[in-house]
Amino acid sequence: MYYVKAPAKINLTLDVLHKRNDGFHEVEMIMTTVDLADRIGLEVREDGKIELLSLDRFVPNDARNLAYQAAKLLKDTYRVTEGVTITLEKNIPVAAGLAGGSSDAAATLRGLNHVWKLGLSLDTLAELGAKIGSDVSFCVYGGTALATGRGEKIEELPSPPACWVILAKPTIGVSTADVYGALDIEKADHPNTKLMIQAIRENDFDLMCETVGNSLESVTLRLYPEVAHIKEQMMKFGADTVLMSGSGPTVFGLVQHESRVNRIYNGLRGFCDEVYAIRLLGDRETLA
Ligand SMILES: C[C@@](CO)(OP(=O)(O)O)[C@H](O)COP(=O)(O)OP(=O)(O)OC[C@H]1O[C@@H](n2ccc(N)nc2=O)[C@H](O)[C@@H]1O
Ligand SMILES: Nc1ncnc2c1ncn2[C@@H]1O[C@H](COP(=O)(O)OP(=O)(O)O)[C@@H](O)[C@H]1O
Repeated sequence: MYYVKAPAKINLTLDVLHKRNDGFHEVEMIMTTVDLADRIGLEVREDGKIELLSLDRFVPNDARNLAYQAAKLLKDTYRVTEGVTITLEKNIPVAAGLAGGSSDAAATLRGLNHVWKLGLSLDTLAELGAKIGSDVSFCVYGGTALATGRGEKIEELPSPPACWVILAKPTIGVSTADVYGALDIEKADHPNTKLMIQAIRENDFDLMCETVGNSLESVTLRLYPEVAHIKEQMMKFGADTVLMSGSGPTVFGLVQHESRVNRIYNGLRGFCDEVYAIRLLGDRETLA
């Protein structure tokens, strides 16, 4: 069995610029990977079939699974005769704004490129991944990046300042399409992407904290008041900054001092089942 790691992402900034004619939105996002990952096992099979095994009751274990779709796309595009059994060990919360499914698809592309000996570049895999979903290209590279277009155009950035990340996910799943659909771009918050890039390049933690922002946040907060409650509590317990990731509902807090991490974690655990205290991964190397 060959194992590949599929880490979650958070959006340090997410600016929605305008709605396009194809129904997608033009975005500018700064994304970075965090140390919470699914694990994908790949076993080559000679009968040419693709099979997906997952014990998680929240993810489909058939052709609707994004990891399955990645294998099928790669097999069809490059006329691969071998098949694969994909074992999915899910640790990233589902429909959470953490790109779990996209990261599974990306890791499957990277892993199959290796076990099927295709010799494709990451750029080629990222281009292919965009056909599965807007976040898949970023997940192929991992690390930290500016993502533009509908999210599939990737420019690598250095690692953000090192810190702890507290993730808290309320027990609701959010549909990305519904959140984009309910967005009023004029009224939304528009973070300063350039300033966030400066904060990252200058390794300025305080500036990073001041500059986080997400155009989709107000939509999800309006639809699900419990997300606002988690934000308030996380701030009260002492996080340096707090923001919703992607279309939500997961809220992340950035924390510089380790001494505060336990207090925030334990405080949130009092009323939220899914809380994680993890680190930013930051650079691409960690994905190898
Ligand atoms: C909001 C973000 C931020 O990273 O992530 P998540 O919250 O899903 O993790 C992404 O933009 C989500 O990317 P992803 O989840 O891959 O979306 P896709 O499958 O491509 O699209 C799902 C639906 O979201 C809407 N969509 C998505 C991306 C985009 N730039 N504009 C859109 O309007 C479309 O309605 C689309 O049909
Ligand atoms: N491997 C997978 N992991 C998680 N969800 C998946 C997967 N494959 C398909 N899905 C479907 O994709 C939807 C979005 O899942 P996910 O990627 O976790 O959310 P998000 O894009 O908000 O981070 C879910 O409703 C789920 O049914």
